Amino acid sequence: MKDALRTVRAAVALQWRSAPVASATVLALTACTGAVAAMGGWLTKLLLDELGRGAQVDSQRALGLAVGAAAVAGGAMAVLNLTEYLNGVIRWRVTLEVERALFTKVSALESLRYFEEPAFHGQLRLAEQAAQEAPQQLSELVLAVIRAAISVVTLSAVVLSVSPPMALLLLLAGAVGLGAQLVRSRWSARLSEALVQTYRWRDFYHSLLVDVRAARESRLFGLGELLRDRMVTTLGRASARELALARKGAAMQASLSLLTAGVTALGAFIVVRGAVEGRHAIGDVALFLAAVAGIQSAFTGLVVQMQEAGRSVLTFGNYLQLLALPGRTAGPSRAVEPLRRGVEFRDAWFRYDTRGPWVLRGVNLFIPAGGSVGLVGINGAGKSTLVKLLCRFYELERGQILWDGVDVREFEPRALWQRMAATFQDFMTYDLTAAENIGLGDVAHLKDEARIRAAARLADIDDKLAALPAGYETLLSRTLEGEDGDGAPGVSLSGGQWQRVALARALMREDVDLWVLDEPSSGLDAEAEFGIHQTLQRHGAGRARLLVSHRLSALRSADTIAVLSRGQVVEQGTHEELMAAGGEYARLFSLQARGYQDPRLVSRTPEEEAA
Ligand SMILES: Nc1ncnc2c1ncn2[C@@H]1O[C@H](COP(=O)(O)OP(=O)(O)OP(=O)(O)O)[C@@H](O)[C@H]1O
Repeated sequence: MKDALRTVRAAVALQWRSAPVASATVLALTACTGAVAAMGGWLTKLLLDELGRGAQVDSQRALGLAVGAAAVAGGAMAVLNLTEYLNGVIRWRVTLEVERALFTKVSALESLRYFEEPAFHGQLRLAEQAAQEAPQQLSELVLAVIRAAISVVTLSAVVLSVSPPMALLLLLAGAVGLGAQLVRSRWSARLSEALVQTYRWRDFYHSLLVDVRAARESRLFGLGELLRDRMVTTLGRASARELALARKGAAMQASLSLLTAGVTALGAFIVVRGAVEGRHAIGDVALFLAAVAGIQSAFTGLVVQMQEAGRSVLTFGNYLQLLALPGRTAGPSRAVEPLRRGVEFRDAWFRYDTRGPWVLRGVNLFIPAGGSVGLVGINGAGKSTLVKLLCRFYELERGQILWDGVDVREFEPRALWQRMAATFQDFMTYDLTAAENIGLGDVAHLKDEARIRAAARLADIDDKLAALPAGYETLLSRTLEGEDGDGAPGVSLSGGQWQRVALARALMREDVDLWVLDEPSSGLDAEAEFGIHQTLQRHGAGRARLLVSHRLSALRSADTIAVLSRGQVVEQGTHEELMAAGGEYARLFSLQARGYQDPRLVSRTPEEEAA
């Protein structure tokens, strides 16, 4: 109960913070409309009583009453329209506020762990929905309560004057309806939470059906029908459960309607009999019936609002929980000094899951300031994991990563990121302009054309981008177009060209001490790869560099090469030293080198010649 109250308070506060003037106006207008029902009913009663006076009717008074009743009804309509418009304003403001708050939090989350948890994504989805709906629904509920309270109090006085037991019956029926809706809200909230992963699967299949990259495999392997069936089946499963709940709700609603109809019929019976027996005037009958209908409609309005608001409030908790996640690292944080000696992994142990296997088992590795370390190892050896740990996307379970001897946990990750540049194996391709695709590497210089082009030149992609239809302003996308729809058509780049763009993005950062390049040239042709590595060597001089590649020839010129195997650095030295040692590196290198050799070009031994 305490939690529910806290949630309600937070949702109401969210709306008031987002749209205070509109909220206050709607509140005032609603208070007016609450009184309007009774006022209209009263004017109608007076009119009917006046008309009932036969020959003594005061026609001017009757006309005045008729005009008054019509004006009240017209005024109520105008107020209703204005309220609807203001509710639209509130909804729009709350949506902006919710998106701002949620995605400020999401981008402040430093660890990548959250993004790998299905529960986090489910919660985010529920939070977005509930936070956009709950404040408005709650305030509509609050308004419905005010409206209902005013209507019920004013109209009950009327009913009470005619038949006190009837007033009690009406209130009882209303209370039963409200209780039933509370139960229904709880069912509905539980179902929303239970179905969130089902809907995420539906979205996943949907995205595969429309994504251009997925479309290639989908066509070639004939996956279209399979994916469509899975999407439809998932949707069907969700719909079946939604429908089952709707059936339960409809049955409950039907019982409540029967109850209400019974109470109305009873009321009509009492008052009509009173009129027949001469105890009530005809105006009293009309007023009584209007009051009964008014009270019932007030309760019905309340009940509808309650069902909607109840579900949203129950799921609104997800929004509050997400906002309460620890975002940026709090507590003491040291300034990250320019790197002088180097970065060191010291007995680093890591696994993605505390129940899963170790990925790093006591890694020791030193990346000297101004020097380059090549990291090699077979698939799954843990190279990219080591890179992610160096970037502090995860925390070590044991051991340390030291920046000039200082444990990196003493720094705010953000401060550390400012001293690094990186390209990742699964680098991003943004559906933005060419200039932005590179400028994002240093947002402070997002519009700095000279710097963007300098970075592009280093990555050897400047000529290509400058020659695009709108040069650097060309959109690198085949699926989006400018928001106004009249921009130049977007273009797509080749895999290797995209990789150069990603590299240029990393090279945007000039004032950095550490470069982390995870497979920066895997998509490049041999000549381009050679050129890029020459550039990296030249441009990277003075920075600590960690280079990961499967093409061992690309790492040949690194100051040292480390071989990662089964979660440990098993060999380290220069290319020559490692070749001379004849270990894992020499084996891998010879294997690759042999793959490039054409037997016709390799000189044969005299025995081979003779054979
Ligand atoms: N996000 C993750 N969650 C759980 N396990 C992961 C995750 N990322 C990687 N792994 C596991 O960690 C191990 C090391 O993966 P990693 O990507 O670091 O290897 P790698 O040496 O970079 O491989 P490759 O040469 O194929 O790129 C693998 O067994 C992989 O399954």
